[in-house]
Amino acid sequence: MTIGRLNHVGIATPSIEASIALYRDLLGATKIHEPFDLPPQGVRICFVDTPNSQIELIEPYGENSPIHGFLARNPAGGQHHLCFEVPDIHAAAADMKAKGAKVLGEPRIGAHGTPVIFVHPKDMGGVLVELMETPLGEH
Ligand SMILES: CC[C@@H](C(=O)O)C(=O)SCCNC(=O)CCNC(=O)[C@H](O)C(C)(C)COP(=O)(O)OP(=O)(O)OC[C@H]1O[C@@H](n2cnc3c(N)ncnc32)[C@H](O)[C@@H]1OP(=O)(O)O
Ligand SMILES: [Co+2]
Repeated sequence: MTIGRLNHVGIATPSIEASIALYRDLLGATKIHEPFDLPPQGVRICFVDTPNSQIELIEPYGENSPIHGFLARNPAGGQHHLCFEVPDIHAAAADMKAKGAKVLGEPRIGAHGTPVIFVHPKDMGGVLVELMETPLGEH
């Protein structure tokens, strides 16, 4: 597997609305997408475009959201994960496992409608890494 484009930086927040105001009013973000819920993944999402990538604001959705723990440790929110593009998610998952990294669960449909996996932060120097299947040439 070869690391691909940085698709987005995931930012956990207790309030997507409050975070939108920061990126819009403090940083001058001009393209802020409509927030939407992703119940199977336990998150509410809002993408903020930057010229070469996106910020993915994520708020917990439901009792079992995987980000409750993070927000309990970081009540104001913070940098949560990095997402890189890969051409084939199954090949990427197999490669990660072959190299001894812990892949969290099976590939599942992410916020861009393509399958994603997560590699445990313990195997990536303290950084939660998401890999997202992106057909070559598509962004
Ligand atoms: C589906 C939408 C998708 C997209 O398409 O873009 C998304 O991005 S949704 C994003 C939210 N979903 C996920 O993050 C799914 C994968 N994450 C998980 O399964 C869990 O968050 C976790 C990584 C297993 C952590 O679980 P948690 O309960 O918060 O903590 P633990 O106690 O298990 O933590 C163990 C260890 O890891 C450290 N940790 C936890 N989260 C992070 C993080 N985001 N970045 C860095 N380190 C993290 C935590 O501090 C613990 O460290 P120690 O205390 O040193 O053991
Ligand atoms: Co993400």
